[in-house]
Amino acid sequence: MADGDAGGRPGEAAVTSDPPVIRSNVPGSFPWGVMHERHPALIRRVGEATPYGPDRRRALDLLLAEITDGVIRPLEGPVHDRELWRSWDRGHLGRRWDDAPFLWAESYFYRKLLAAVGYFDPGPWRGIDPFEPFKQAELLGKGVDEELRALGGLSSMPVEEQARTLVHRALWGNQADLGFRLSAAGAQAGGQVTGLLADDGDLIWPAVDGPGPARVCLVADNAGGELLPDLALIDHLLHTRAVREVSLHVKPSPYYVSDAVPADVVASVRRLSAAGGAAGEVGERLRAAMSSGRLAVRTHAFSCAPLPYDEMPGDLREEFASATLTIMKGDLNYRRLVGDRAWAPTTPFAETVGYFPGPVVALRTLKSDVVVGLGAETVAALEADGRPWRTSGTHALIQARL
Ligand SMILES: O=P(O)(O)OC[C@@]1(O)O[C@H](CO)[C@@H](O)[C@@H]1O
Repeated sequence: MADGDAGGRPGEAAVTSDPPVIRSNVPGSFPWGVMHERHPALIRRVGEATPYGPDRRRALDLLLAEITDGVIRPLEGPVHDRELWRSWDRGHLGRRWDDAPFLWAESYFYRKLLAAVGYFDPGPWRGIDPFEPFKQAELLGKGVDEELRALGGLSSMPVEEQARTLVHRALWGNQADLGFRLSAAGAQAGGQVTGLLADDGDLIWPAVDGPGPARVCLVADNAGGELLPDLALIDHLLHTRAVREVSLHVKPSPYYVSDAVPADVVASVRRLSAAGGAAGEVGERLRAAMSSGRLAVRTHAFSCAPLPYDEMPGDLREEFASATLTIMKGDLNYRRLVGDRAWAPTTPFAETVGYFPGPVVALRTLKSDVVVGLGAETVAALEADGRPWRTSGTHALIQARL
């Protein structure tokens, strides 16, 4: 199957009734806007944020030209991940960007952006995160101060309320990733519609507190304002709950603008420790947990793959299969979890994640078209309202399959 258009999940019987994958070839659609507005704006911002020399600037210009009216070109030179990308290609190289699945094209765009800025090449720009200036500005910003201060209020709450608060902070931390803020709608976002569109939040704790020592995987999304509450939640799991071990999955290399990489975990733990007070205690406990191995940071190559999780490799499958619970953060992870398809929003969540090898919960604010697991009345009310509820980041959900 070229790109899973008609189902055909690896390792499973073909599901011919699956809806079509989302592409960016409809002018005016959300994915079209990402490819034609958000990505060119991002190339410009990256060029402004770091003093790259003429070679890198030329490479950025070429990438801009390629995504504007060219076809998808292979990576050039002796790159370390050529074979990986060959294995992830589904026949899209050489085709128009807009005709590839949105998920695939977006992911490959970020890989090509890293190529343009020389992120993997020998030389001065190797390992320089092109998004670091944006991430750092956020980590040092006022919003984060507030987030850290709020941790002080937790100790006076009953444990169940602490848990609920921490889950909600981690959930809403996903609201405004930095890529999302590159679009006009995203830049203005910030409102929250407090009632969740789906709320399986109460299912989380019985799953985690069950008999036997728990191991939780948290598949992180953005750095800064999202990773800090994620870390506070992890601290709660390790310190207040009887969770033996947490695996924190972050991206092996910069991705989707603000996605967390290991350096962002280190920066966030430092930020927590430096804040003093309750946040400082969280930071110190996390540092100790990292030293002892109770908190392990993982970077699997598949975390930057342009494919849904139903195509995950065996070692990652085993990692999730052996976890008591996997917490999937954010919009992109949601798209990859349920499949980036034009699902009817009332499709049961459990139906779309049947392949997932262990208990899983998604914490996600809605910033793309994909959504499943909603009640028919909820959908009718959202549609009647007329505002772009699927992509504005104002709505959120917690969905579990245990
Ligand atoms: O995964 P995240 O950070 O929650 O969201 C990533 C995101 O902004 O990127 C895509 C568009 O670029 C959208 O699917 C989604 O809104």
